[in-house]
Order: sequence, then structure tokens, then C-alpha cells
Amino acid sequence: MMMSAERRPLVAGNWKMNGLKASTAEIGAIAAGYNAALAGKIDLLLCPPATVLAQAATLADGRILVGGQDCHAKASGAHTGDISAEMLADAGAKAVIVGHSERRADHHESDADVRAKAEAAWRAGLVAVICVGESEAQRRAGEHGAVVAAQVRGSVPDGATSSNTVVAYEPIWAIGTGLVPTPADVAEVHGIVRSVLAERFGAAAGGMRILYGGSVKPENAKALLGAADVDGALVGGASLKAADFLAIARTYL
Ligand SMILES: O=C[C@H](O)COP(=O)(O)O
Repeated sequence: MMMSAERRPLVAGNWKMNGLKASTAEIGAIAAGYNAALAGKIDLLLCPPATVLAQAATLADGRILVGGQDCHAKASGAHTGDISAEMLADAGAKAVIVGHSERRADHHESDADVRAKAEAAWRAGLVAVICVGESEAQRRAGEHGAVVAAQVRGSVPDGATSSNTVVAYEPIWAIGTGLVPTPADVAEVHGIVRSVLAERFGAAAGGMRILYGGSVKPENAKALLGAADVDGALVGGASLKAADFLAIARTYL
């Protein structure tokens, strides 16, 4: 385990395919609730659907960060329905999630695809939030460490730094299920992620943030976020309500 005083916690919200214009009031409430005490300790990022991203950026008013949930690897061109990192940046995004397990499953994204998207994020000046995580069958077979290590090796591009990259560990079986690993299980995998980052990036790995995601709720946040090598959370369902998202963030106060 490597520790670094430089790692400022990050609590990120992923609205997935939820949220209409009216829902962005929650983003205004989150920005309003990000008071001096929270701002003194942690960063907040919210990733709504691309359709409301610009509106979210306006409501966030620079107080919290907003981001995209995916991007195309290219900057522009004939790719119907896709959105580039440059477009997200133009709408006010400061970060983008890449390689979420739902993208890997629904859109057959490989580690190489995810790596290209992370590079696209950097090209546009965005932080890449790179997701990794094992399936239930892989966990049962005891393969979680090897699976996650391979995903980190394949999905994180050369050139990653603590400023341009965040890794999110999200065991697939914990996403949206209410099932959570024990803090010791989370610490084990985060330690593996940090070791792989250290093999690749040396001492800089000590400054890189590794988030845990998967059924994080106000009730379990303290235990999960208190685990070794956990530098924040990637929150799905509980990020849809400002009160719940802020309650998770306040775990750090
Ligand atoms: O990106 C977020 C994760 O997939 C976690 O979702 P969840 O908090 O609804 O389990």
C-alpha cells in the first residue's frame, strides 16, 4: 500500500441514462450544498446525460465539476450519435468517465477502446475517469485481482498522471445491486490497482486517485471510503438526489 498526503478525495456522481432538464435542479442543490467545509476537503464531480450537460455546467457555476459519461476517440467526423471529448469540453465538462462496465457490456468496448477514449479525454483537456472491475463469476473464481490488474494495464494509457487520470474500481456485481464488498476486499483491489500504476508510472502512482463504485449509499459510505487506498467514490443511484450525494460527500468532514 502506498500513501500520499497529496490525494484530495473525489466524490463523483454518474447519472447514467437518467435525468431530464427538470432534474438539473438537483445539480444546483449539490453546488449550493458544496460549502466551504466540503470545498476545503474534497472535489465533487457530477456526470449527467450529455443532453443536460451544458445546463448542468451553468447551474454548477464553477463550484462543482461536471463531466461526461463517455466520449468517442476521435475529435469529430462521421460518427452518428457519438459525442467527442472536445464537444463535452465545449459544453463545460472538465472530466469524462470512460470504460464503465455498462459501456464495456452494452457497446463491446475493449481495453484498447477505453485507452483510446482516455487519450481523447486528455487531448480535449479533460480528466479521464477510467473504470475497471470484475464480474460476479470472476470474483467467485478468485480471479478479481488478475482481471482488474489486466484492465488497468490495458485501459490506462502511457502518460497518465495524477492530474489527468482517476481510476474507478467498480465490481460489476456491486453496481445497482445493494451488494457491497467488505472494506478489506475493497482495500485489497485498490492496493492491486495502485501497485500496477506504480509499475507503470513509478512514484507518481502515489498521487493518483482511485475511487470505489458500486452501491455506495449514505449508510455505507464511511466504511467503504475509509478503506486503505480509497480516494473517493463513483456513485450511481445515490447521486440522483442531492441530499444523498451530499451525505456521501460529508463522510469526509
Ligand atoms: O458509475 C457508477 C456505478 O456504476 C455505481 O452505480 P450504483 O451506485 O447505482 O451501484
